[in-house]
Amino acid sequence: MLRNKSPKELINISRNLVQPLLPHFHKGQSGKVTVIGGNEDYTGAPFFACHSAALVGADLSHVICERHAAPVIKSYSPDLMIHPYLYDLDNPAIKLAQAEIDQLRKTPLKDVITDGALLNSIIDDLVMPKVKGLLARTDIVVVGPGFGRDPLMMKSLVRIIDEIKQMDLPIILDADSLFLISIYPNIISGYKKAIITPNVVEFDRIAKTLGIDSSISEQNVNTLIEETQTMSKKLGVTVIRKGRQEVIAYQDTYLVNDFSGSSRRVGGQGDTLTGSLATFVNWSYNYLDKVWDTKGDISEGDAQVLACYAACSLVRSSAAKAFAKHGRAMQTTNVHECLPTAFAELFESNQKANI
Ligand SMILES: NC(=O)C1=CN([C@@H]2O[C@H](COP(=O)(O)OP(=O)(O)OC[C@H]3O[C@@H](n4cnc5c(N)ncnc54)[C@H](OP(=O)(O)O)[C@@H]3O)[C@@H](O)[C@H]2O)[C@@H](O)CC1
Ligand SMILES: Nc1ncnc2c1ncn2[C@@H]1O[C@H](COP(=O)(O)OP(=O)(O)OP(=O)(O)O)[C@@H](O)[C@H]1O
Repeated sequence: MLRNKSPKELINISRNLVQPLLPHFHKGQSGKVTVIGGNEDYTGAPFFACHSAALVGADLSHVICERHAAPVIKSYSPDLMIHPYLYDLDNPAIKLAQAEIDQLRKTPLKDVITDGALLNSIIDDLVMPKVKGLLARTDIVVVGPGFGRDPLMMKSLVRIIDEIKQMDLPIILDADSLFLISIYPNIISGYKKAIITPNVVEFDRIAKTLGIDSSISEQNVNTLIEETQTMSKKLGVTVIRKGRQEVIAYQDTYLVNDFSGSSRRVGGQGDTLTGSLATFVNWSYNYLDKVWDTKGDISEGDAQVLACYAACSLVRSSAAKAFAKHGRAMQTTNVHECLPTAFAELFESNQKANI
């Protein structure tokens, strides 16, 4: 159904996925999103992901982060709910001897995450009870923005992703969780409700692990599509390959997004994308569940890819607007300022999208 459609037609079809604001809906029905990420070094990334999910339309937006990052992220906005449930190896509460910590830091990360019996007991005691409680009240999860690579954090991430799969929740993986996939692809392989959003470097890293021929240099679009489809088939997940031309693929279904976007490559725009995706993809599940009087006949196979296309278009449109206004000074916060206007133009104006 999606093949050979113009960008304008795709946006017009994707309008059917936008959950309407109906008087009988209660708080939470438009989306409960949880972003898992944020450490001492990176607090902006989880904020951008969580904030964009809220700006696009999620009712409740949470972040689960490492304990030191929480007060910082909380200080950015009172609209978001920030939970300091994660621990890194520097945290005194974990009560490991210095020699054990030193040994863990020297051990290859792959061994830590596939064995890590010592860390499992810490994670069972301190991390999982609280994380499970929040996941039970969540529709969709984003993992990875600003997560870092600390061994205890990474082992916690593996346990959390396993839990998300057991709960059958949709999951979007970005940034450090893509590094995890590059060393341990089994963590996600075959999970249909997963979407990965690699940038050029992250794609190349995962491709190497999976034995896919790829290059980070500029390529023609057919090669980009072919490689992205191969990755989707090998992992059994949806792949959004970011870059000048964004390729979205699930098995044989694919779309290419070449909305112009911004000429500024400022950090954080990928985080904005993951949050926007969370809200749109959750709405696509609600569409299939007929949570409202839905229009159109978007199939299960097409809904997720179309939701991804809608979110990618929205972020690029917002970036274009922010760049037009701020030029070289453009920051990711400016992209967020433009999300509401871009959303209204693409998905809500009475005129059909003018692209
Ligand atoms: N405000 C915050 O808190 C933010 C925090 N963030 C968080 O930071 C953490 C680490 O993320 P990251 O961005 O440093 O890692 P990654 O994307 O692998 O880049 C590393 C290097 O790869 C290269 N490179 C990248 N893209 C390329 C391309 N298209 N084409 C070619 N090369 C490319 C480039 O290397 P260079 O070419 O400069 O040597 C780049 O410097 C992670 O947790 C993330 O969530 C971010 O979300 C930003 C906002
Ligand atoms: N050359 C380009 N032209 C237009 N848009 C681009 C280009 N490269 C990336 N983008 C867009 O910028 C956004 C972020 O992509 P990017 O490759 O910077 O991700 P990232 O490195 O994961 O971001 P982050 O800094 O959040 O970690 C996406 O919407 C992507 O489509």
